[in-house]
Amino acid sequence: MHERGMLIVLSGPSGVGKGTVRQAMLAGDYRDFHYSVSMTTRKMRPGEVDGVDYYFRTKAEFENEIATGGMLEYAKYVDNYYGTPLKYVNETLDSGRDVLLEIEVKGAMQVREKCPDGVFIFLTPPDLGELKQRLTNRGTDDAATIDKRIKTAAEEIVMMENYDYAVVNDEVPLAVQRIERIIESEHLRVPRVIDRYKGMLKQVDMA
Ligand SMILES: Nc1nc2c(ncn2[C@@H]2O[C@H](COP(=O)(O)OP(=O)(O)O)[C@@H](O)[C@H]2O)c(=O)[nH]1
Ligand SMILES: Nc1ncnc2c1ncn2[C@@H]1O[C@H](COP(=O)(O)OP(=O)(O)O)[C@@H](O)[C@H]1O
Repeated sequence: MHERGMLIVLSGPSGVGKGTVRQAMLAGDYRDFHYSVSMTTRKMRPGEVDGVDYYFRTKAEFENEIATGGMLEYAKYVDNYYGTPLKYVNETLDSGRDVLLEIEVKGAMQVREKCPDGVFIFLTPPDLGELKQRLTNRGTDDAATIDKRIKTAAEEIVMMENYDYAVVNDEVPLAVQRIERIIESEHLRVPRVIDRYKGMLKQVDMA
């Protein structure tokens, strides 16, 4: 018998660097987790691959997944649906492996309701000016969309109080290191490991 995997939820305002930090984590040495690919109705950006960056689906297809209970969580974010397919998450956790979700705040709160054992990490920008700069530099959104995202971000930062950890994304390697330390520490929490020790004591009883 193995312990169930740990659900790690990386969230925070748009443009803070969630995608960048997630990719750095996947490319780094500490890769003891599996990334859950999200589903979305937004348009594919140049260089993105269906099934790798997202499962790109039509609105009708996405709504069908919702109706048939296929989503762990979903949110409408700036005119598009984004969500986490339930099956992959469940199967991976059941097999004893950790799962990483990279999702926005409303979705993270739905996961918090359904999976209170998860580890909820809020990625913060050093400040809102820097956030706007990053969205502008990324060059994927027009000015009106950037303004919408900044307004949403201000509302999202208030949600930090519902998380377990706040990690500032000043430098990507530092943010990655902080998150990896959190994951390592969470693995040592007594409720997570107590069964292993109970098993050990049972063996002593039998000796
Ligand atoms: N609730 C939810 N949000 C998601 C999911 N996947 C991605 N997001 C979030 O949706 C927002 C918009 O994503 P995207 O259009 O790719 O822009 P970017 O992440 O800012 O590059 C980001 O805050 C993502 O973290 C998901 O499965 N569920
Ligand atoms: N620590 C950082 N310092 C400077 N720029 C960053 C940092 N992290 C991310 N960025 C840049 O900010 C922009 C938004 O990052 P992205 O990962 O797309 O954010 P999110 O997924 O949270 O929306 C990108 O252009 C990215 O290269």
